[in-house]
Amino acid sequence: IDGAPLSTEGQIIIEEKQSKPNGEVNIIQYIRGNFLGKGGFAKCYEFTRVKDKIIFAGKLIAKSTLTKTRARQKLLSEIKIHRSLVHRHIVGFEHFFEDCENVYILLELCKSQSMNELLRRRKRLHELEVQCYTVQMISALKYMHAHKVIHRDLKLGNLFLNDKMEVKIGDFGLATKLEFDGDRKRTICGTPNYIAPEILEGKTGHSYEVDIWSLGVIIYTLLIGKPPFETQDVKTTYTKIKKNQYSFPEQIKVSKQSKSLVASILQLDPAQRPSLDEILNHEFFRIGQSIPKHLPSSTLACPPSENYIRQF
Ligand SMILES: CC[C@@H]1C(=O)N(C)c2cnc(-c3ccc[nH]3)nc2N1C1CCCC1
Repeated sequence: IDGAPLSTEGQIIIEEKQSKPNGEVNIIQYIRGNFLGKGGFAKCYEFTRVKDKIIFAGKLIAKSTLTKTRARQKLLSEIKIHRSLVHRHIVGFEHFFEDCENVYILLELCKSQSMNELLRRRKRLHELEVQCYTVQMISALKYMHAHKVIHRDLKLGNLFLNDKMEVKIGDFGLATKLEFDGDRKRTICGTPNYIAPEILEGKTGHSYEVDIWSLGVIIYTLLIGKPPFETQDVKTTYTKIKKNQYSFPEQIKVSKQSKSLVASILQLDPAQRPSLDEILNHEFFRIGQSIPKHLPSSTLACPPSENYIRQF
């Protein structure tokens, strides 16, 4: 029966029907594999393209959830923005298509999942690892901002890691593209984590600086193990953000360079925050950069801290 999921040996086959200009129909088959989890409105699975066995991370969004125009516009905006970005530290956007029931988005598979899972396992990361991941994130943010795109929802769960432990920024569901230089956005939907104070104030609009703020929150979270303004309820968290109330716990040893970097970024006034280039020039990125006697020949982009000789 047309439209019913095909299955051979119990595998679910998803078919994409591409109609070509000459009227022919091109059929591309995918095998729907392991369930990866839920992401917003999407159910996520491994998708293996039958013809070349390449495996993607697929988001499957039921069209029935897209009746409200807002959800529809959000999805179209996510696709339009994400597919326009190609960068080593941005999740690869492979393809999207639809059938009678669903919309499918095929993305780069990131086998080591996200920074959420990494931090859950490791509790907190060593400064040298945070240095390494931050340089990768800044490289992606410079590219995004140069293309007038603001992500607006940078959080650990949107920082994916491939098998070489390279960071890939994903989930452009709350991203926006500025129309012209100086353009400012006023509305934001959804409940983005690590939200910048100017978005909460909602007075003067917001721009690229909201991503810089989120980067500061991410750096603090990776070093300490939990976000700086986290409380048990959202309203208290928002109050702490607006009052810039955060501190470094005594029991966790963090260098003065780390504290100074976070403090320079987490400024209430967006104009006071450093640019991405100014962040890269901070002394934090010079810790432990003396040439070690030897480093393991691991293929990881950011080798775990125990691989480094203690830099005393
Ligand atoms: C497809 C949605 C989202 C995502 O955007 N990417 C890029 C991704 C890549 N690999 C993975 C992945 C590979 C192996 C496990 N997860 N997961 C991704 N996710 C997860 C799926 C469930 C919640 C967010």
